[in-house]
Amino acid sequence: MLHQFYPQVPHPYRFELNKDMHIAAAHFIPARSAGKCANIHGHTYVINLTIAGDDLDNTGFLVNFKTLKDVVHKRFDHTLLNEDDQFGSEEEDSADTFPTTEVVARTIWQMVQSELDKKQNKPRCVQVLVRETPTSYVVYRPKEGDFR
Ligand SMILES: Nc1nc2c(c(=O)[nH]1)N=C([C@H](O)[C@H](O)COP(=O)(O)OP(=O)(O)OP(=O)(O)O)CN2
Ligand SMILES: [Zn+2]
Repeated sequence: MLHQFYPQVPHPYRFELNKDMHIAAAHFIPARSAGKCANIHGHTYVINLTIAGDDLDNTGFLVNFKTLKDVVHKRFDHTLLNEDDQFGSEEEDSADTFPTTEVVARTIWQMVQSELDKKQNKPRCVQVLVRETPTSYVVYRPKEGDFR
C-alpha cells in the first residue's frame, strides 16, 4: 500500500480518521469530447476518505475502517464502473453520471455519508480524494448543506 500525504481539510472536530484503499476498475467516458477516454480502459484508483467527528461509538471507533472498505471497495473493485447503477454508460445519459474522477469522488462521498448517517455518533465524511492516474486526482469536499 502506497503511503502518501493528502491535502488537509479544515474542520472543527476533535477526531479525524483516514482510510486508504486501492480499487482496480475499468471505465469509459461515453462522450466524443472525452477523446481516448471514450475507449474502455482500466485504472488502479487510489481512494482516501477523511472522516471527522467529536464522538466515538460504543466500540471506541469514529467508524470501523472495515465498514468504509465494505461500502466502497466491495462495490467497485474489479468492476466496470459504467455497469454500476450509480453511473451512466450511454452518450445520451447525463454527463453528471459519467464515471469521471469528479463524479466518482462525489458518488463515493454520497455512499459513505449515507452509511455514516446510520450511526448514533454522527461522523461526517469531510473529504474524498480519488487518484485515477499517477498524475491526476480529484478532491471532493461537501458543503454544510450537503449533510442531513
Ligand atoms: N477533469 C477530468 N479530466 C479527465 C478525466 C476525468 O475524469 N476528469 N479522465 C480522463 C481519462 O479517463 C484518463 O484516464 C486520465 O487522463 P490523463 O490524466 O490525461 O491520463 P494520462 O496518463 O494520459 O496523463 P499524463 O499527463 O500522460 O500523465 C482524462 N481527463
Ligand atoms: Zn480513465
